[in-house]
Amino acid sequence: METLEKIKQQIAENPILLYMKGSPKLPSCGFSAQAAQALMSCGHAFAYVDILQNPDIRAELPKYAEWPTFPQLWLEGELVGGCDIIIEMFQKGELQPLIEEVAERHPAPQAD
Ligand SMILES: N[C@@H](CCC(=O)N[C@@H](CS)C(=O)NCC(=O)O)C(=O)O
Ligand code: FES
Repeated sequence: METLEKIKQQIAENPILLYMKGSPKLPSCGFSAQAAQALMSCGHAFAYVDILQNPDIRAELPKYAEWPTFPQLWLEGELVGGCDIIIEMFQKGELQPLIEEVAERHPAPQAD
C-alpha cells in the first residue's frame, strides 16, 4: 500500500494511536518513552507504530500531519501533539479523562 494510504488507514482505524520511536515497553528515545509512559498510565489499550521500523512513515507522516517530530499522539483521527503537549496535559490532569472518553466511545470487542 502507498505510504500515505497506510497512514490514513492507521489513523482512521485506531482511536488511540501513538507514533513513536521503539515500542511502549522498549522505547528508543526519551521523548517517546515519556509520551508512552503518560499514555500507559491512563490505563487503556492503545495502538502504536514504531517509526524506526517504518522509515516510509517516518518520512511521510510529518508532512501529512504538519508536525515535524515524533512522538505523535492521534485521537479519533486528530493530531493531539507530541511529547511536550502530552506531558503538559498529563500534568494538568487532562490526559486521563480525555483518553477515558475516547476509550468509552470505542469499546474493544468482547469475546463472550
Ligand atoms: N519537543 C518535541 C520533542 C520530540 C522531538 O524533538 N523529536 C525529534 C527527535 S526524537 C524527532 O522526532 N525528529 C525527527 C525524526 O527523528 O524523524 C515534542 O514535544 O514531541
Ligand atoms: S532519538 Fe534522539 S532525541 Fe529522540
